[in-house]
Amino acid sequence: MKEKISKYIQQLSEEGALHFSLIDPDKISNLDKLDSLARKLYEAGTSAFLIGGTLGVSKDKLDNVLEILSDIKIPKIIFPSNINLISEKADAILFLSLLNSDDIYYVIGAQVVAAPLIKKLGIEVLPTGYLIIGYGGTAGHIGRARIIPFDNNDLALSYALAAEFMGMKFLYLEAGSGSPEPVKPEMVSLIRRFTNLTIIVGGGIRTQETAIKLAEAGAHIIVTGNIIEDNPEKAIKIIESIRNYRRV
Ligand SMILES: CC(C)=CCC/C(C)=C/CC/C(C)=C/CC/C(C)=C/COP(=O)(O)OP(=O)(O)O
Ligand SMILES: O=P(O)(O)OC[C@@H](O)CO
Ligand SMILES: [Mg+2]
Repeated sequence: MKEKISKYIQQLSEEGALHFSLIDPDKISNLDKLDSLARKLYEAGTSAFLIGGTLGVSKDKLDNVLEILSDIKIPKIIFPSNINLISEKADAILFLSLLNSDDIYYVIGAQVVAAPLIKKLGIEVLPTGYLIIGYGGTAGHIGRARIIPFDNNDLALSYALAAEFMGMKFLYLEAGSGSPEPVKPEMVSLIRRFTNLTIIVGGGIRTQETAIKLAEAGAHIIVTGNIIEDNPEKAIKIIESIRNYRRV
């Protein structure tokens, strides 16, 4: 399978942290406004769209969103909560394994069911270890995560090393959507120091200061979801601050 999106991320990451915009097809209050909102995020400097959600997302809703975003010239990447969220309209899929789940379905079951269809459709896969940290939110609950405490950096690093040894290329540190606090920069910097994984951080990032601290700690990709829906102007400020940070 071609590695277009993976190379795009790798190349851009060499100049510093990137921002990805998470669009939840079930949370978009007004689909007519999605195109103009998405264009604003793109113009502010977001580098890709992640499309997904845990509750209430159907393939139809996913396809609708992918269709609306199709003209915007950055990658559209599926962020799947389950096997129904696979679409040939996407440029790539985060091929997640929820490493700290107690439920084997989220570690390897869903992946086995999804793999043949992904292969058939020719969607690029981004092999990703998914770790739920601190709070967990809906994804942590549904994914039956044995949550890694916010301060247990050694435990998170051990998972990260295991992910790397198993050949994964990306590590998503997920505090949980709407988390009262984000993953701590110290956890990110430790994993950055001891692995070559591309580190994605998300959950509870609501300010420019938080985003910049995570970028400084070595996060490759910073994801914001809720803030885009709750306060788009603030989301744009966060995106611009990451873009400016990349330029210095
Ligand atoms: C590889 C394939 C096809 C599937 C893997 C499926 C796995 C392992 C999922 C992990 C567990 C899980 C439930 C992940 C959810 C990831 C996600 C889309 C998070 C964002 O959604 P939320 O913001 O939590 O959802 P709500 O807004 O619906 O609460
Ligand atoms: O919605 P927020 O809190 O920005 O979280 C984003 C993402 O990491 C959730 O999977
Ligand atoms: Mg959400």
